[in-house]
Amino acid sequence: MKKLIEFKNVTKEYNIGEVPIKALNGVDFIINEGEFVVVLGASGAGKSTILNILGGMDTATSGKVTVGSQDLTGLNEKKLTAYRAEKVGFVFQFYNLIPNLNALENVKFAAEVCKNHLDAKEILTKIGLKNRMNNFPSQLSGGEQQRVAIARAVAKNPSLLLCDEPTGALDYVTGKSVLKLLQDLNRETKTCVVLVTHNAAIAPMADKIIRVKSGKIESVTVNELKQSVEGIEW
Ligand SMILES: Nc1ncnc2c1ncn2[C@@H]1O[C@H](COP(=O)(O)OP(=O)(O)OP(=O)(O)O)[C@@H](O)[C@H]1O
Repeated sequence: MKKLIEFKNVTKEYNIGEVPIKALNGVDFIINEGEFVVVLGASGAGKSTILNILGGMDTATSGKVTVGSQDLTGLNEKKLTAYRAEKVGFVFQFYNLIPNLNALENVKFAAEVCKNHLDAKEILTKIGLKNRMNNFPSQLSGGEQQRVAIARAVAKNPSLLLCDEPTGALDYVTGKSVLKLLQDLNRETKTCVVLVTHNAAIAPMADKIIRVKSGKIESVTVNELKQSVEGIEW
């Protein structure tokens, strides 16, 4: 399998107050093209920091981060912004939709700045929101809003889909359907998905599980017996 992402001895320090906080302390891992990766760890372990660096929203203090042929640690602010806009789709716990745009406009607004974007209507239809395209976020349930947020991320046709606790605000059944959607999209489009969560029970749905503890990698496990989300209970 071809390598897509590499973290090499990555550190991240925050200098707030007297004592610097080492959010990441010598992190190494590799993610291959098309993989569905779950990043697990307790609160404060460094999961979001990894995701933010990978998405070009933050930069490493030292070490090297490569995505495809791009060395993110060498990019200036302008190039990092272009990387973030073109290559990365983001899904957060809170959907961050624009309240005065309907579902279709939310997806179009984000996607149409990207060169190789997909058709917003097609994606929303595929995601099961054909009849809700003209609804505003306030008229949609949490699960539907998260689907719009996923459509918005996917419509950019990104190389990488980054999800930070995407089911954190959803009930069990809705959360599970959102995970199924992400798993199906990964299977069908082969887009690499990196999903951060503290719910260790969903590890069996991943190709690879990266466990983070106190800013370090505790383990990287390749899951040979990947399961469909429907078959996992927690
Ligand atoms: N902007 C910041 N300034 C200072 N410290 C920060 C900042 N962002 C994160 N940290 C610290 O870095 C460490 C790692 O934080 P991070 O958000 O990556 O953890 P996490 O594993 O995602 O936690 P959670 O599951 O609670 O979201 C924590 O100690 C956190 O307090």
